[in-house]
Amino acid sequence: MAQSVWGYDSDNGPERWHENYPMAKGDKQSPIEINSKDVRHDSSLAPWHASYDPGAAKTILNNGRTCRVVFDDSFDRSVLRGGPLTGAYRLRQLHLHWGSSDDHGSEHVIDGVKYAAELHMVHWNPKHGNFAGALKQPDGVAVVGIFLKVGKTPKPEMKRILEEIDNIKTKGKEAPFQHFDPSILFPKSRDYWTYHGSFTTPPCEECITWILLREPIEVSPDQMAKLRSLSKNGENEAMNPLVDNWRPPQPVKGRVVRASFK
Ligand SMILES: NS(=O)(=O)c1ccc(NCc2ccco2)cc1
Ligand SMILES: [Zn+2]
Repeated sequence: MAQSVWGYDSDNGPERWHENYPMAKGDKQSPIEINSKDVRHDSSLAPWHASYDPGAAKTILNNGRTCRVVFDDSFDRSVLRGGPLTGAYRLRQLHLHWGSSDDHGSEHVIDGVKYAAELHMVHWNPKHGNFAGALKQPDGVAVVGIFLKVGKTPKPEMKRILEEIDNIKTKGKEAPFQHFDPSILFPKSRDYWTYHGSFTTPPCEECITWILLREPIEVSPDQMAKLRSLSKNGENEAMNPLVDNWRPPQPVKGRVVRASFK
């Protein structure tokens, strides 16, 4: 059975997404490589603020491409404000991208550095009615990206997500995931880069204001191993490890990346 759906394998990976998702060849695609020499410090950039309700967390699932935590976004319950944004954006889900070893896995690359993983917190602008409407708008979606690096002082809060992994090992598995405030994952520094881009997966719509945090958070080697123990396959299918679910950097095409810091 030919794999009609997109993925990260040689026959359905990033180089072929454009066949079914033409936006993948757009000129505002994500991720990108950020080179500090090309970044513009913008002193007018405001600080960003997240006010999340831990009660909004609902479930955690393995969709065969990532591990995703889903939140109640039926009203302004968990919102992101400030930074480059106008108005409050509702938190809808968070997920991760990671590598098959610690030396790669992030989607954005900073001055040539690839991190072991990258966590995305996806928010949408309720002025566009719903998520489907928001992804058709240039100011529709805001994603906070947090880099994960392997170190000796892992963030205890990552534990919560990784403890659930055993319950969602295979594609399609979902488990309750409640009373979770994702802001505990934020690093100390609020410094960020921001630029306009796209979903890093199909449909690759160019609707995202990216807010990438400069300071990575630390995870332990066995926390990374835990993430890599997820499977792309369903319960009774041949084992196919869920690793390297990252898109390589795309052409910047003249876009300017701004920094909130000097
Ligand atoms: N990696 S990411 O943060 O750019 C990202 C975030 C959200 C989606 N959602 C996928 C989607 C779009 C329309 C329906 O479902 C895809 C990718
Ligand atoms: Zn993502």
